[in-house]
This record gives sequence, C-alpha cells and structure tokens, in this order.
Amino acid sequence: MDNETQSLEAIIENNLSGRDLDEFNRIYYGRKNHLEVKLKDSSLAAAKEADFEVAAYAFPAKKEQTRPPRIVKVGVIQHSIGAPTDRPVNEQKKAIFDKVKKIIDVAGQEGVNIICFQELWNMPFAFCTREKQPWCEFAESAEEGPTTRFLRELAMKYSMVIVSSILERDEKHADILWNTAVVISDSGNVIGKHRKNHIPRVGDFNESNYYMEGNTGHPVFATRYGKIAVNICFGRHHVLNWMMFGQNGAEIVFNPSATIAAEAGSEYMWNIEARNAAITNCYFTAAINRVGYEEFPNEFTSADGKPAHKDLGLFYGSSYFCGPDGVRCPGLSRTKDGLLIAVMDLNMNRQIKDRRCYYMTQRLDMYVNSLSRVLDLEYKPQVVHENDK
Ligand SMILES: NC(=O)NCCC(=O)O
Repeated sequence: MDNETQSLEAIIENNLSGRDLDEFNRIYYGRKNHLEVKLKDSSLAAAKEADFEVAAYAFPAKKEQTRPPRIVKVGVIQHSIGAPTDRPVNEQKKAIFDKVKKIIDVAGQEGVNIICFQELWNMPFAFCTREKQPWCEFAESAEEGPTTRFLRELAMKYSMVIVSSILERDEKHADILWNTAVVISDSGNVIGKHRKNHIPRVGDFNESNYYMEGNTGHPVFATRYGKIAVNICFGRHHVLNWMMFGQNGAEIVFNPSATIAAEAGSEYMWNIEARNAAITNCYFTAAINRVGYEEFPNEFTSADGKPAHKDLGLFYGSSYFCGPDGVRCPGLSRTKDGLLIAVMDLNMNRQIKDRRCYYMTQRLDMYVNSLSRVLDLEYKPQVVHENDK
C-alpha cells in the first residue's frame, strides 16, 4: 500500500500552514484547533510496537447549571485482516483476534468506555466472491459464538461496552444468516443485537446473496455510559435509518462499515454522510471503515464486462467522529490499522437541540401524511407544469 495516499489530513498538513491551515480547519472541520487529547506514553509505545495509529480528540460541551457533565470516552478500531484468505477459517479468525486484542488493550489502558469495530470485523469481506464456502463458516451465534465469548472477557476486564459487527448464524431460526451488530455490556452480558437494515446491491457488494434485510427495527441500547445505536454500513445512505435511531433517543450512533474508494463505496461521500447524520439528528456519530486489500483465492467478475479480479479494491479506513454540532475530528489513516478515541460530553446533544431546534421544526406529521400517499398504488407525484391551471 506504499503508493496509496496516506490520509486527507496528511495532504492538508503537507501543503498548508499558518493562517491557511487555521482557516481550512475552521471551515472544514468546524474548529481551528482539533483539541487533541494527550495519550499515555505506554499507549503510544504499544501502538508503535504493534504498528497501529492511535489518536484522541475532545468534544466538550458548555458547562450547565443543573446537570453535571456527562463525559464518555468512546473508541473505534479500524484494521486489515490478519491472515491470507486461503488459510483455514479458524486460523484467519484467530489472526484477527490477536491483532485486535493489542488495540483493545490500549483502549482499555486509556479508559475507553465504549468501543466499536468495523463491519464484520472478524472475517474477510468475502461476499464479492458470491461463493458460499468457506465464507458462510465464519458465521456464529450472536449470543454464544466464539467472537462474543472472546469480547465478553475484554468487556469485563476493561468495564467497556463493545459493539461487535459479525455474520450471525441464527440457529434457533433454521440456521439463517444475518449481518448483525452485537452489543456487549461492560458486565460481559449481551445487551442486545441489531441486524443491518439496508443491504447493498451495488458493485461487488453481493451481500444480498447471503442475508436479507434486518428485522430488528431501530433499537437503542441503554448502556451504563449512554444510549447507543448501530447503523450498519449501507444504512448510512438512508436518512430515515439515521433518523429513527434519533427518534428512539440515541446519543451516539456507530456506523461500522466496509467500503472502498470506487463508485460502489464512494470515498467522497464518506466524509459527509455520518457527519450530516450527526448534524440533522443532534447526536454523536462514529464512522468506521476497514483497511487494506483482501485478495481471495478465486477470481470473480463485477458483471461489467471488465476482466475478472481477486479483490474488491482498497478499503480506505478514514474512520472519524462527529459531534451533534457538526464539528468533526481528523480521521484515521486510509491505509493503517488504528484506534481513534473521542472524549465527548453527551450534554452537547441537548444543548444543540435547544439551540438549533431541528427536532422542534422537523414537521413529522407532514411527512407521515406525504409518505403514506407516496405508498399508495395510485400515487401521482406532486409536479407542477407551466401550463397547469
Ligand atoms: N458493506 C456495505 O454495505 N458496503 C456497500 C458499499 C457502500 O455503500 O459503502
């Protein structure tokens, strides 16, 4: 990945300085100063040793008279796979566990309260191949599978809530597969799970060959540290999906993703969608993407007349946080594993709601009416022509 652009931030810092850099930061990120949070020397050393990036930023709120601050440390992890995709399934899983454990240990040392991984973090993103074997064997029980058991220990050790996006095998319901985010409490219990609502049908993202649209609605999980929700990958293109998590009271919405630079993943949209969701729904968002190339044993085509190939393209990382005010922090690298931490005061959500009144002005009644008409088979789009009376 030596030829790849390292990050948007590197381009900016290599080319801007002084007032230009300040102005860029003010206009693009929303603040001149990124409010970097100092990390422990031991964390920096561990990250260097295991070759991952680590960074932390603060998202403070105004001091209130009647409520104490609600400071929460939230982490996201982006990473590449740990072993070649032709290795046995359990060996591939273990290689990912081993590399990610080192990153969670640093998050634990830093006192991270809630952490979320990228989409289907414990396996290669093999759906592009349309092959069922061995990829379906990565599926596990959300409640009792080896991934949940592995994370349970770490959740208890670090008193950390863990959001783990996996390929779920629902043994109670005829063994069917789902794309599921499991939410593990700091007590080690599974609080609940959410299944991906919007399944892509674009480019090489052939996920609809494996699992259907989720049936869990828009759950918000009341954790010890705050109310969280998970909008899984392709759901970030669907504004109503983001909106429903807000209606159900989410304070932080994670968007674990697996996306690439090409049209299907649209890198230029990445920096906008989770950010816009934070603004319009007055909650914190975290967008998390995989890293690297994943080459598969057999070639597959993209049904576009172009030659068959063995990988999807670069998963461009670039994970980031955004506050309800729309201010965001620099993203992680496009090419490297990383841990990004946000120290956020959840009081900011209500402060922004009071200031901007987006909920008060949202006119849900009007849209419920309009949308129910749209769904009518006889619906006529409301288009006015020049010669209409
Ligand atoms: N995993 C996933 O839903 N990817 C679809 C491509 C995208 O829209 O990012």
